[in-house]
Amino acid sequence: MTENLQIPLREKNIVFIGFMGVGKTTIGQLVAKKLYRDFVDIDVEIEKTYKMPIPQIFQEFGEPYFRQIEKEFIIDTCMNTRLKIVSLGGGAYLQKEVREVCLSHCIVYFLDLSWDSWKSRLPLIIDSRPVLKNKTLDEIEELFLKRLDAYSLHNSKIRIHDQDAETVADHIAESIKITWDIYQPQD
Ligand SMILES: Nc1ncnc2c1ncn2[C@@H]1O[C@H](COP(=O)(O)OP(=O)(O)O)[C@@H](O)[C@H]1O
Ligand SMILES: O=C(O)C1=C[C@@H](OP(=O)(O)O)[C@@H](O)[C@H](O)C1
Ligand SMILES: [Mg+2]
Repeated sequence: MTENLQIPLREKNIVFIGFMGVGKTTIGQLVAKKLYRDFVDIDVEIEKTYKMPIPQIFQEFGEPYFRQIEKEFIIDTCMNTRLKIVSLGGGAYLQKEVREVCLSHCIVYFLDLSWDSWKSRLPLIIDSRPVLKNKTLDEIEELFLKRLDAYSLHNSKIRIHDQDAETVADHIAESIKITWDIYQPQD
């Protein structure tokens, strides 16, 4: 899918990608507020449509089904909406069509957290991420490293050290505003 040059930069959705637990949902919400934009969390949209939490969707329909609906929701959002801040689920970007539609229609921000820092997030998410179920720490690290190839296809990367979510969101909002001013100055 080629770059969609018809969408003015300032109107492009901004999409957050990165491993589960890095803060896409939390930081996406904060950035949306700072930029006066609507926030869309793909997982939340799916849960609203299916009236059940993601782990239950995995349980009842299986992961392949979840991946298919996740892809459909993302393609629809990227193709048919503008001006939004969008947080994907951590596995969505592994699908080629998801990468293509995000890179051709949106600005893709990769939230990059080191494995060592990420381990402190594990207790916070272990009960709500079915992909982590029954995996050893080594297996999770393997998944973490394996997904970096897909995440490397982005427009911008934010390396998160140990800053709180608000600080990271401030940094991202400022960098987006600078990008807009450079590439599409307001008259
Ligand atoms: N910068 C941060 N510092 C510390 N905890 C964070 C930070 N960002 C998010 N969290 C916490 O990590 C957990 C996962 O955050 P979430 O936004 O759901 O990540 P994702 O959407 O990438 O899976 C939540 O408990 C959240 O409060
Ligand atoms: O990494 C993954 O495969 C997943 C990440 C989750 O979203 P978050 O990245 O917001 O936790 C959610 O989509 C589902 O549990 C699958
Ligand atoms: Mg999330």
